Amino acid sequence: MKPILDVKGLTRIHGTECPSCLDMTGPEHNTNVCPACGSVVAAANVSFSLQPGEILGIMGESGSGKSTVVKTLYFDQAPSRGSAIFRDDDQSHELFNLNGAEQRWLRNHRFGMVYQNPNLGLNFGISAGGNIAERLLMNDLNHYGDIRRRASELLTRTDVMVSRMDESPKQFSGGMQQRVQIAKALATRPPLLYLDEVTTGLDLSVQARILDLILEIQHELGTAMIVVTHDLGVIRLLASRTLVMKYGRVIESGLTDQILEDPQQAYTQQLVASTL
Ligand SMILES: Nc1ncnc2c1ncn2[C@@H]1O[C@H](COP(=O)(O)OP(=O)(O)OP(=O)(O)O)[C@@H](O)[C@H]1O
Repeated sequence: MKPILDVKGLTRIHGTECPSCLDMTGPEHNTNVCPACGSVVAAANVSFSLQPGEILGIMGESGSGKSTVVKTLYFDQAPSRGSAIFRDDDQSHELFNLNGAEQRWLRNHRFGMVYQNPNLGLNFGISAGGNIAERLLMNDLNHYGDIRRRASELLTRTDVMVSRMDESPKQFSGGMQQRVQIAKALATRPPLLYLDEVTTGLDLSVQARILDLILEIQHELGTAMIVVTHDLGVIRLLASRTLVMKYGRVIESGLTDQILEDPQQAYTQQLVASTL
């Protein structure tokens, strides 16, 4: 089976960029800030592939570049360079060569994103059902009754009480807001979902329910996912393969079980040891 996503050499540098940026940053220099020009190397030469239906984890401490990877793939940020091929049915899209309209189409129809901060993924000015309806309307579902039925189905699927669908998600708990974000992201049945620290800051029991929901969705819908987290427990539960990032670089990658049982890099060994 061909990967649904092939990322090669993804690099994102904030600042003017100079010839030293890549040589003088990274784990061996203990910084992602270029000492010559002050640019921030958020991600450098990140490469990986993702199979249809697979969950790939991206792990690393704060500032290591995890979010940068998914933000560029979801078109929240432009990369400085690199390529990303998204295979959808029989079509291949080179994500970083698309024009704005093509990017918006993929974002609205074929990708889903769940952010750590529900403010970024939800419109608090409208109801929970309205948030889902927005996405359904983009997918040419425009009959009021059909939209309401589908929104109810999605909220039921994600364990949000349908009786609250006309309330603003602002009034919901953090866990409920995340579940509405997931319902919204799933509205278009996207083959690829990005999850950026979706359980960070939630109570452990709430986290566990959301992680279970994510696994159920993967099993039922066969959705491929990239899960960004600093939490090894999340990686252990969800991801079959994992990338470990530090100072914008991928320092270790492979099967999650192998990485957790026999980490090769000192940094990963420390991360694993700290959670034992
Ligand atoms: N707009 C920006 N301008 C300058 N630097 C930025 C900008 N956005 C991100 N960065 C820097 O890029 C680096 C990578 O950020 P990124 O958000 O990808 O890290 P992360 O691993 O996801 O961390 P966190 O979990 O804290 O979000 C960080 O050093 C961050 O400060």
